[in-house]
Amino acid sequence: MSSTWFLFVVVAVVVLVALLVTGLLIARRRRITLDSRREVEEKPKGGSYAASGGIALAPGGTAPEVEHPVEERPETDGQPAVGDDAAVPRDSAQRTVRDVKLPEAEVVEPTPVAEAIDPAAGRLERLRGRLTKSRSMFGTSLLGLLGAGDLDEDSWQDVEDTLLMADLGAATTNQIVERLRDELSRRAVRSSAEAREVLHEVLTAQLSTDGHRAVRALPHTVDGKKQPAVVLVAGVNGTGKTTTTGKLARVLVAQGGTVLLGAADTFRAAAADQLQTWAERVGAEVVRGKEGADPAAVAFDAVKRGVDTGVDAVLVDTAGRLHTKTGLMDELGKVKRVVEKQAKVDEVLLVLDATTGQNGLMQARVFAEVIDVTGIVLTKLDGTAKGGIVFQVQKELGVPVKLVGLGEGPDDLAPFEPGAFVDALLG
Ligand SMILES: Nc1nc2c(ncn2[C@@H]2O[C@H](COP(=O)(O)OP(=O)(O)OP(=O)(O)O)[C@@H](O)[C@H]2O)c(=O)[nH]1
Repeated sequence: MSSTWFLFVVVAVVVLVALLVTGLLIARRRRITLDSRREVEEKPKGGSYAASGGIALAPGGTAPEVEHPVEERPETDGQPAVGDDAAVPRDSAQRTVRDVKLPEAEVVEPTPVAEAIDPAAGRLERLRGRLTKSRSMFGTSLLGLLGAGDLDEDSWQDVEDTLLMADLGAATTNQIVERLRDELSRRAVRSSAEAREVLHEVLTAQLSTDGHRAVRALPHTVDGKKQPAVVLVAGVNGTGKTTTTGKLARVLVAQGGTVLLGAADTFRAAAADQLQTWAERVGAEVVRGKEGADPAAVAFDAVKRGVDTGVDAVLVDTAGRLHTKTGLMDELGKVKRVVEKQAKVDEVLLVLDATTGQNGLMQARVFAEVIDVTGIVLTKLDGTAKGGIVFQVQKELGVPVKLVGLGEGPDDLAPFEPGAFVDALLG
C-alpha cells in the first residue's frame, strides 16, 4: 500500500515539474514574434498589433495588392506626379536609363555578431520620451484647450490652428475638429480627464488603416523551396534609408533571422561603406557594386545571392533620389523590375523624414506611383514638433506607417501602433 502511495507521489511530482517547464517554455516563446508559420493576427482596424509585442513580422509572398486611394487625396492638387519635374519643363529632354554591362558585384562575407541588440518588444514605450517636441504641441496645447470646459469659436479656432501647426493638414484637421465637437457635446464632457479620453479616441481612430503593419521580412516557400523575403528601401536623400536598413537588420538578427544586405546605392561609395558597417555589427553578408555601377544589377545580385545562400531576408538599400527627377525615379522602377526577375519584392518601404512635413507627402505620392510602396517608415520623429505628418501620410497613400525612427542610435527603430503613439503624444 505504502509503495503505491510512493509511486503516486512520484508520478504527481513528475507531472507538476513537466507542466512547470512547459509553461516556462511557452512564456519564453511568446516573447519572440519571429515564426514563419504563424501569420500575423487579424485584428480590428488600426491596431493590427501591440507595440509592446515588438516589431511584427510576416512572411513574404503574401502581400496584398496595394490600392492607392487616388480620389481621397484632397490636398495634393497641382503637386508633381511621375513624369513631372519641378524645375524642368515637361517637354524638355530627360535623362534616360542606360543598360550597361557591369562586372560582378562584390560579396562581403559576414563577420560574427559582436554586439548585444536591444529587444524589439516595448520599444515604442521605451522611446516615448523622444516625442517630447510633438507632445508639447498635442499634449500641452490641445489638452489645455479642450480640458478648459465649454469652448467658444475662438477656442475651436485655436484647436484647429494647433492641429495645422503640427502638420495634420487641412482635411484631416477638419475631420478631427468635427468629431471632437460631436463627441464632446454628445458625451457632455466636463473634466479634463474625459476630454483626454475623447481626444485619444478621435486621434487613434484617425490613424486606423485596413493595411497590416507587420513588416514582410520573413522567408516563405515557393515551389517547395525556401525563398527569402525581399525588402526594398527607398526615399529621397538623407531621409534615413541606410540607417533604417541597418536598424531593421538588427531586429531580424536579434530574432534569430539571417539577413543579407544589398548596397544598391552606388552613387556614393560611402553609402555602401556605411551599410557594410551596419552589416558587420550584426554579422550579415553584404553585396555591393563598384561606385557608379548599375544599382539594378547590384540589387539583382544581392537577391540572387540571398536565394542561393538561403538567408531569411534580403534588405536592399537604394540611393536617395529626388522625387522630382524623372530619370532617377525611372531608375528606381527599373531596380524593382529587375529584382523581380529573380524574386518577388515582398515589402517596399518608403522612408520619409518627419521633419520635412508636407514635402514628405509629395515624395510619398510620387514614390508610390513608381514602386507600389507597401509600408512607410517615418524617421526623425524625435527631432520634430510636426509628428502630425503621420496622420496625413497614411490617408494620402492608403499605406500603413509600419515603423518609426526615434533617434540615431542603432536600436532607435520602433513599431508604429496608433494607440501607443497617441498615448505618447498626449503624455
Ligand atoms: N534623429 C534622428 N536621426 C536619424 C534617424 N534616422 C536616421 N537619422 C540620421 O539621418 C542622417 C541620414 O541618415 P542615412 O541613413 O545616411 O540617410 P540615407 O537616406 O541613407 O541618405 P542617402 O543615402 O544620402 O540618401 C544620419 O545622420 C542618421 O543618423 C532618426 O530616426 N532620428
